[in-house]
Amino acid sequence: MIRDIFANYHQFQKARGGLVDAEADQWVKHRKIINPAFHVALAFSFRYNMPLKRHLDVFMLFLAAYVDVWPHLQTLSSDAISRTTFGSSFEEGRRIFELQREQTKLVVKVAQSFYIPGLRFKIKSEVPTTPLMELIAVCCVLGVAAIVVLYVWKAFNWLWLEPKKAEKSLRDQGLDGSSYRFMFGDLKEMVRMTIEAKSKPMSFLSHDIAPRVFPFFHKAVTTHGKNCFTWMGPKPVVHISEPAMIRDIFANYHQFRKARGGNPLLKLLARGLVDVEADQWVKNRKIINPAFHVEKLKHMVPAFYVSCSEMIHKWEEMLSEKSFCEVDVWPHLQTLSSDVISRTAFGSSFEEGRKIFELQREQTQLVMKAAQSFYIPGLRFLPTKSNKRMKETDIEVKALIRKIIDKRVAAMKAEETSNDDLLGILLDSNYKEIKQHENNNSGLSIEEIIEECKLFYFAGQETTGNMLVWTMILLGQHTDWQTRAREEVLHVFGYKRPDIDGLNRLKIINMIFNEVLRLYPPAIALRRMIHKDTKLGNLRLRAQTMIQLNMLLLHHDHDIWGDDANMFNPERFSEGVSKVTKGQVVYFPFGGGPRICIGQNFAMLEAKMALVMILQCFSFELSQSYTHAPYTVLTLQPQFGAHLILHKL
Ligand code: HEM
Repeated sequence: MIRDIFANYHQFQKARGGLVDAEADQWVKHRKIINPAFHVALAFSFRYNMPLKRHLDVFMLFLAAYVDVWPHLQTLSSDAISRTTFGSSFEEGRRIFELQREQTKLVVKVAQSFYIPGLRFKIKSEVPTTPLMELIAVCCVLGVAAIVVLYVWKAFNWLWLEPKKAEKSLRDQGLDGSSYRFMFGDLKEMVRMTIEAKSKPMSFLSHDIAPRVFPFFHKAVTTHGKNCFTWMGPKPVVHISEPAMIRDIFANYHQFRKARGGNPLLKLLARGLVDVEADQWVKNRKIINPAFHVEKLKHMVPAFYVSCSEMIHKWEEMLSEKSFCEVDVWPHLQTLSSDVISRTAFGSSFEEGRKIFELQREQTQLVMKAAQSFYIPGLRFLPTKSNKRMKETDIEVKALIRKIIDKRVAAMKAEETSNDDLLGILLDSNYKEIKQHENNNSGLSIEEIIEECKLFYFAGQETTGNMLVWTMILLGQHTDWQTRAREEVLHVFGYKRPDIDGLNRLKIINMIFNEVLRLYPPAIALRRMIHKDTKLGNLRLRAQTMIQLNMLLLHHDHDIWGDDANMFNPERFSEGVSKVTKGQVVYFPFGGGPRICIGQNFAMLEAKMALVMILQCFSFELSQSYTHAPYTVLTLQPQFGAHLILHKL
């Protein structure tokens, strides 16, 4: 057997970890090349006789003196190898073998201790030799192992134990919901259902849009009840539809804070007031409030008018030779709302403002594209083309806003400007706040003002554009309401330029907007997060629970709105919102409580001005090419645009 083992060296390979390492063909090659060096005939030509003789002499001497011959025999053999391997370079060879001997000692010492993979990368030419250093090394290894175990435990706790505890607690309190699935919760199902719903338009123009726009949550609420829970990764999301609870959530904004998380890239779009909490929010809101005061909005009406006139003029040009034409009004309405913000935010610096908002629009597209793909932490720091562009755009936008602010501050100091635009009012209010407290920290910094300006665009542009586009789509479908609206407009203004008093008197138009915001609210859900265990109604909620208020589902709920909940019927608002909702918090397109939308009056005034001017000049109906496909990209939008047939009146 031993013979066989030696003979079949291909099968019985050297156990790894040994000194001689090559195997199979590699071994055949090495052996063939090295063999001649060890040929018997050659051995005689080597000059090993000389060192051997010298060493034998010394050896005899030692023997005579009974000395320890072991080191001398070691030197003898390495000396012999040195001379026979390197010949005339024998001295350098000797140095190499000295180093090799030291290396052998070090390696053998390390190899004798317990083998821990990876530890060898720590080996330096001086390996710790004192017991203290060895103890430290062992402690380090144990420390690292303990940290790894701790993190594994924490991850297990976060991804499994905590969610399971939360699930049990919610079920014990009578709530039904989806069973927690490791790490992803309901995310995969949510993404799958959203992609599937988005892949086909609605078969006919129904306003029962929740199954398409909000498929996962619509199904969850239908299956588990209106108050139920789902999972956003390992976090429980409790869906609340009880009006009393919703009121509490809005009122206690210190406890029920805005839900952070998601893709941090979104912060490139909106920070400022929507993003801050607690005392910081109180301070910001106090300073920004005057910019949206009804009295101040009066001065913005002319800017609304100019922006609307430009859009109307474009449509008139399209119609110049024809009695009607098809227009996708969606991009026009988006331009209108961003133009309005440019003018009202930056007044005389409107052209620079326009440039900023063009950049912001590009930024929104880039961010939304990135945010729609699966979020991998840290990916945003990679120097990809789009990451670089987002960073450049952010820097460029901030620099442009800063320039406008600097110019404005200088003009304000020289008393050369009136402060009727959002920026002017904001700077003025900030200045008063600082002066009142005689403390710079009581006001907003320039960076904070820059963020607020960016927010005006982000919060005000898309939302108002959405409200207008759904209004035109619905009035294009329900032309009877369009006729009623036009009658009111002509009754109040004739064909004259609309003014603020007239706009405030419009009743039918108000009812129409309320109904549009009920069926197609730009923000379809609001989220909150609790940071410590909290009581809500009869529920005890654990810290880190998310709360979701499904505005879209509540706005379409048959129990609240009756059998015609999915019908367009502005008449239901004829006696005001509180009459139809019986004073309950079930209708909240602008949010509620102290954190209600600061731009609500601004948006309504702008939308009224636009609709009045459109109705004065055109009639319109839905085109055959319109495809009904509401979907959300942050806000609720028409996926394939809004194709209408416009007729000049
Ligand atoms: C139809 C148009 C609009 C709709 C439907 C709308 C909707 C909303 C909603 C639902 C919230 C509350 C979010 C939450 O509680 O989580 C909100 C907050 C806010 N909106 Fe609007 N918005 C509109 C127009 C505007 C405009 C024109 C501006 C400014 C120019 C604006 C600025 C803000 C700001 C700054 C907040 C944060 C308020 C705070 O946290 O104190 N919005 N909006």
